[in-house]
Amino acid sequence: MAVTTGQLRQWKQDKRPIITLTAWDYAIAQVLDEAEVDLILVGDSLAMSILGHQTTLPITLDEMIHHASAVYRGVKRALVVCDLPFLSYQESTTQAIHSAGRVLKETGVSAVKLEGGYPAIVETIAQLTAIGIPVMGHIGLTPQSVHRLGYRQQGKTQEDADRIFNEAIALSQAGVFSIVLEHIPSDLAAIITDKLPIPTIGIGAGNRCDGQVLVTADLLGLTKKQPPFAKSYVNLREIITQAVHNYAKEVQEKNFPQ
Ligand SMILES: Nc1nc(=O)c2c([nH]1)NC[C@@H]1CN(c3ccc(C(=O)N[C@@H](CCC(=O)O)C(=O)O)cc3)CN21
Ligand SMILES: CC(C)C(=O)C(=O)O
Ligand SMILES: [Mg+2]
Repeated sequence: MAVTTGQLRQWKQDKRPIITLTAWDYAIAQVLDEAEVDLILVGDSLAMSILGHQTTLPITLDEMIHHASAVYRGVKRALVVCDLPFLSYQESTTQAIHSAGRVLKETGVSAVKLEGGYPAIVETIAQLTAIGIPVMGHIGLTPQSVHRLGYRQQGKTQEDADRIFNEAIALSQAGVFSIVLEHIPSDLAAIITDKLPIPTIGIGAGNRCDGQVLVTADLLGLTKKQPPFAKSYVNLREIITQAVHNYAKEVQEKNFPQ
């Protein structure tokens, strides 16, 4: 059965953790979906982990659409969400509707994620949800603001924590179906999670969120540099290197093909 936003909300009530991972192409998406990942995010972090950029800022809406289309073709069960990239939605509500509309029309995915909880973005998100586009929020560390925030943990001072809490409430009222909480103190994430009727998905936000998300390239050990909160469950760099060496050896020794 396909996962819906309503299902995610039910899982929050049932205290059944929501398993989320990122994906960037058909093959990875198919594997994750068959492993019963609930929510698959076409994250703009692919700009860094897959395309080799220094930040997430350079990736374009056309590139995100290209990746999201491939991911969608690999998925049968999971809910698929696509990040709107830097400057494809911040200019105006009209721009956001146009970009989100293109993602839904051209890829098949069912929802978009926008970074930020400041008043203008809350207004834009309210407009998107009003016209029937499911939106996921993303607050705390928002990597598209790297030049202002760096990659430091957010919400450390009481003032900052209060602001993030209020952003979470505002986004929920604007109709988001879920919110990513990135790199904030565990206690703050727990307070937000308890207050909101919608599920929180944490990354570097402690274990009291309604679900967790990890960049799949980090989980697989494909990235050379990882955030302090990421975890690798396998070292694919090592495994791939070994396989390539085995292949090279057999070719050199004329043992492949037989
Ligand atoms: N592979 C990958 N995994 C991610 O989780 C991820 C990306 N890429 N790209 C987009 C953002 C960037 N993220 C990051 C990257 C680095 C830190 C990090 O190193 N933080 C340190 C130092 C911060 C500093 O002072 O610059 C920390 O201690 O918080 C955190 C989050 C999370 N996201
Ligand atoms: C880490 C998740 C939340 C993300 O936004 C991304 O991968 O781009
Ligand atoms: Mg992102």
